[in-house]
Amino acid sequence: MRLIDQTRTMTSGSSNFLLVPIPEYPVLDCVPTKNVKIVVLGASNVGKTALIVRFLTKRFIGDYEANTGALYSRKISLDGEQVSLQVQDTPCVSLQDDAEGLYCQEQINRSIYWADGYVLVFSITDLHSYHTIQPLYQHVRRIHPSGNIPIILVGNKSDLLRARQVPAHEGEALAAELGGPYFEASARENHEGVRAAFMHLCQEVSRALGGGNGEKRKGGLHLARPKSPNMQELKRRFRQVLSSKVKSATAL
Ligand SMILES: Nc1nc2c(ncn2[C@@H]2O[C@H](COP(=O)(O)OP(=O)(O)OP(=O)(O)O)[C@@H](O)[C@H]2O)c(=O)[nH]1
Repeated sequence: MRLIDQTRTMTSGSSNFLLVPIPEYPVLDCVPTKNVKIVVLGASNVGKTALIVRFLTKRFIGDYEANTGALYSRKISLDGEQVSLQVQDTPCVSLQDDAEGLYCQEQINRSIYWADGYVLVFSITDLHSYHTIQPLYQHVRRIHPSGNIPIILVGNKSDLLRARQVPAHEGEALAAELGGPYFEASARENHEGVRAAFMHLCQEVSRALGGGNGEKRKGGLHLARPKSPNMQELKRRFRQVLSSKVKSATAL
């Protein structure tokens, strides 16, 4: 779902699903050279938006509009390095009638291609959402047939223990099969758990990118941020020059 108040997001609605991130840091500040791009995928109503919002704002809002896909952008620190993080929310995926294939909108495919890391989400209260994870992972694999795919599996809504339909050990077993860690989380009740899950993936992606940038790896679009003059510095220097001129004029 899409967050209603999106002062810091960009939405699609057009073919430009993936857009340039809104800078959340002063342009004059040091500009990170590494882009960590992650996409959050899963069935309907599992809490994809809630998890992203919880991670980025520490808040649980609870009411969201139907998701059309929003791109969130932040600067974060990883291993002491400033990194540009982009998180793509997505509309839900669903299983086809034969329960093997997946209904997946084209914009989701583009997000999967674009991303370097994957948050696969199901709800522990919804067995059906758990069953979409394996085909979803296969789908990601088809788009990225070679190499290591950094993923995490998140069983959300862990606060609803009485409504649990997926035992924790099944989440763990599935995650082990997919080659990533399993996190049980509650976007509603626990920021720390959500943060730990996302940060783990960010670290993985950052390490996989090494010193380079994911855009280069896939030969994609990389838009360099225009260099702006540092106005404070220019003003300081101007004042310096001015005062030295005044001094030399009074000395004459
Ligand atoms: N109890 C509980 N409710 C949650 C949690 N996370 C999300 N919800 C609720 O679940 C509903 C769906 O959350 P969303 O974040 O919109 O889910 P989504 O996966 O983005 O939904 P789609 O846009 O349909 O794909 C909302 O009513 C949320 O308030 C959670 O951890 N615990």
